Amino acid sequence: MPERPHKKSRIAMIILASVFVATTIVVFLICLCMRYIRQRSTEEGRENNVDKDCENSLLQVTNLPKRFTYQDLKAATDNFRKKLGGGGFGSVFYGNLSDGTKVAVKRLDGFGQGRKEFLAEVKTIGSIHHVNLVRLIGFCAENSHKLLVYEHMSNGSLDKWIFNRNPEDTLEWKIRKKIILNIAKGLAYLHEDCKMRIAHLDIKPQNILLDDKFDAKLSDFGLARLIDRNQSHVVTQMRGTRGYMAPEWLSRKITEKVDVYSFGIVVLEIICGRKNLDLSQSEEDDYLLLPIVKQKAEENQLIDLVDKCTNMQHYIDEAVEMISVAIWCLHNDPTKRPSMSIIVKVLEGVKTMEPVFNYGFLTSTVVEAPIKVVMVHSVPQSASILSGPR
Ligand SMILES: Nc1ncnc2c1ncn2[C@@H]1O[C@H](COP(=O)(O)OP(=O)(O)OP(=O)(O)O)[C@@H](O)[C@H]1O
Repeated sequence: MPERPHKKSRIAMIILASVFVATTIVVFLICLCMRYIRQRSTEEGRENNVDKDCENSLLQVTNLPKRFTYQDLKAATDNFRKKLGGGGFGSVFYGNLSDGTKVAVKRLDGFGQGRKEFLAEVKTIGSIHHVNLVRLIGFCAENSHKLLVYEHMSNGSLDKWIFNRNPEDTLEWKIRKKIILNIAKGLAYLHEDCKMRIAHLDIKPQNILLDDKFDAKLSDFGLARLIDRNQSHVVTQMRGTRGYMAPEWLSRKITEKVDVYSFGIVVLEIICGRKNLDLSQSEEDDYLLLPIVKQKAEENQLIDLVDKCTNMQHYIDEAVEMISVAIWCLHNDPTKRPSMSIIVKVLEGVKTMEPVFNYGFLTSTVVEAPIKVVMVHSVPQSASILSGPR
């Protein structure tokens, strides 16, 4: 009998302890929820600020391309049904505008970082036009939705035609020559015919698009940088793609001549039918094209580099001459590289090439691209970039 009160107090103790534990758990869960909600609202606030900055920035630009609503582009792409490809900042979808124009719609997936590229793209190619630059038809900037609308290029990007191709898809010599001339003309326009010099900074086969007639146009201006005509160079954070970057990127002091270097690499890749930096090969197994080019140039055997497919072997002399043009563009010293307008004249046969006898300048160093590309005030607020010839 005396055990009874003792038992009661034990039960009370257990109840008290359970209530205490349950309360602690509830308080802990409430704290977690509050922290999550606070974090979400800070992130949303930051996102909204970035969106507002983006909107303000766009308002200051005159000459903007057409502005679409998100609904317009959802309808044009049939709810983003047919994906054409994807890059570092988003996915690209096929679409049809209400007037029947075929378009490629790039939808940015990233936040913050991608918005800077979005702005750079709208401000750079939104206000300039050239047959060898992919046309930015319009854009959409609606809250967090950021989309770019380009003319559709039915033959996709050049890399698919020069690397990993089927034998029946090899490009014939005339087309390769035309593509090289188109790229040169697009770059000459950017560098020399706009009010400000525009350096693209990411020339590579993935950023060269081909239309139904295999005319080439430069695309992807998200990393482009404007350089004043009286500036000798600009100091900028490293950006670009491994295998295409000029050696002066190491000093961060660059000019539009970094595009001339990348152009030289692309020409070599088009003629040789392989990547400069081929990571599928082992280091001993010639994973870099440049040292082979240097060796063949010194042995006077550039002929060995030409793509072995039959249609190229019929035009071997012209192909070897084109390799020499590429080598000229790859000079370690940017001031010794030709301008793109000179290259255009050489390719059109209006001017002869300066002979290059000593190939010691050819470097085989691969400049490492940054893991995350950073943009620093690449495009001024006003649309001074302006269109049209000087
Ligand atoms: N205007 C277009 N017409 C047809 N296809 C396109 C067009 N723009 C892009 N594409 C396709 O979408 C792919 C991805 O393009 P995107 O510019 O997003 O990425 P990328 O250049 O390959 O990569 P990154 O932007 O990271 O350098 C291209 O390789 C191409 O196949």
